[in-house]
Amino acid sequence: MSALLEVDGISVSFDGFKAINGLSFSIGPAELRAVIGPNGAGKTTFMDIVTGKTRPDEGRVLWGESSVSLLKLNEAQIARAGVGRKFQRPTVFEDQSVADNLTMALKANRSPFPVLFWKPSPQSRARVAELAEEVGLAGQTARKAGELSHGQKQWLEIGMLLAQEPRLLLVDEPAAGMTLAEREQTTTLLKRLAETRAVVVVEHDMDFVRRLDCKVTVLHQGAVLAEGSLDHVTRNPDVIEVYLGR
Ligand SMILES: Nc1ncnc2c1ncn2[C@@H]1O[C@H](COP(=O)(O)OP(=O)(O)OP(=O)(O)O)[C@@H](O)[C@H]1O
Repeated sequence: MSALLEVDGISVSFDGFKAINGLSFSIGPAELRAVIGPNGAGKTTFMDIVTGKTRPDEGRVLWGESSVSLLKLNEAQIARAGVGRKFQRPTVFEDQSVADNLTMALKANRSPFPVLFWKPSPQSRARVAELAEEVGLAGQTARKAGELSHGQKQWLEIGMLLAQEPRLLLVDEPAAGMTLAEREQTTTLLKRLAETRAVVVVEHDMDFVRRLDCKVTVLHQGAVLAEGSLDHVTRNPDVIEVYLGR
């Protein structure tokens, strides 16, 4: 299986400090991956590099079947190429309904010119219903987003990202602030999404990572320290040292 995203030997320094140090990482087109690591390990900077927010000083970031260099694209082009990013705090439009939020996300998927003349069509309404169903909000479409629980807002935002039909979804700490039931539903959702696309989840919560039941990449000091199942990496003496050794 060839990789969808291949990060090869990237490094980036901030004021002489190497936040990412020769990092290599790859993910397949339909794969769920958890990225863990202590504070300052470089997890956010890694996502910033993949999405074009931060440029590495060296290394390559290759995308898709024809290995396009993402380093040649700007943030908007990378998003259009199929990379979606879910930040930790949901940024939905609180005064708009769930359906309107999803409709706006569908609209944003179009080029600027048609958007001027865009009216919700039966097809787009059907797609909105489909997206709401996909993220477990089928019964909530008429509610204002501001009335949703924290977990539901996170799912709505995932639905809005899905409107862009990403091939890779980067998800930052989805479990934070969720109830146990919401976490369980989020695990199910992320696993299902990863059946047809790549999903990278950055997460501190080990119980949540265990439930994801996927390959784990441990970052430390801007590089990969260990990779494999959660049981495999948590038995690794270097990982134990990093998490517990100080
Ligand atoms: N723009 C910046 N300028 C200076 N230093 C930065 C910048 N961005 C990140 N860093 C530093 O780079 C290192 C890696 O940070 P990063 O936020 O990627 O880590 P992280 O693994 O996401 O941490 P956390 O789990 O706390 O979110 C940290 O030491 C951080 O202080």
